[in-house]
Amino acid sequence: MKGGYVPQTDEAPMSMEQEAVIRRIRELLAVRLASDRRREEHSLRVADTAEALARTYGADVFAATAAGLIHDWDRLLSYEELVARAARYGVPLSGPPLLVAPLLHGPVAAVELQELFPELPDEVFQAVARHTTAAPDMSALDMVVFIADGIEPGRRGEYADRLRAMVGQASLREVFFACLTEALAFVIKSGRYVYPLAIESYNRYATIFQKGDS
Ligand SMILES: Nc1ncnc2c1ncn2[C@@H]1O[C@H](COP(=O)(O)OP(=O)(O)O)[C@@H](O)[C@H]1O
Repeated sequence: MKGGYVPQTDEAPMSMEQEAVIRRIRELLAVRLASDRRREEHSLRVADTAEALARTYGADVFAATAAGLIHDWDRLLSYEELVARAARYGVPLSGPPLLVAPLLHGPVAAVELQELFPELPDEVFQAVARHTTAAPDMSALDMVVFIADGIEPGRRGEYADRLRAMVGQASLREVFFACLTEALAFVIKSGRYVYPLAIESYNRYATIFQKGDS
């Protein structure tokens, strides 16, 4: 799909009810992340970026904004706490507990947020779970949130500029694959354990793009 992508810009605006839900989430987020203002600001920027991506690529703007706001809901929990909660919820660890712990805040929050925000659709919780691990079958919303986390304006560096420049020029899957590739390259270069689901996801999309079937 290289070269021929035409961005969509006619997504319906949010309803008044949806805007009220977003306001409530923002208020609760400020309390949840009160001890780390930078993390709260990052979440607000991810929500704005996800909203813009949803408009560009025709995903659900409300779901994208909500998922962006809450994606790091459990980011401030200790690794020990994340591992304990993952075990309690039946979230698979897929590796040595303390090595996979940095990724667990996505899947663990996805379980807890369902109770906190029953008014949100399930697809939002899936996107929260997958923003750290990715998945071989990413939905448009999953990709929007994953990309937004990687390219929000607070992310600095040549790679972030290059990924931002792809938006609207390349397909959503191409931008997602580029973000995943950058993230995994960084993890590998720093000698860290790579989460198996992320590798599986990479191979799935590499297979698609190598075949030229984007
Ligand atoms: N060990 C890992 N295995 C696979 N992917 C990882 C790993 N660590 C980080 N990532 C990916 O890289 C992205 C960025 O990671 P990082 O910069 O550590 O987190 P943050 O987004 O919280 O700043 C993560 O959201 C995840 O997609």
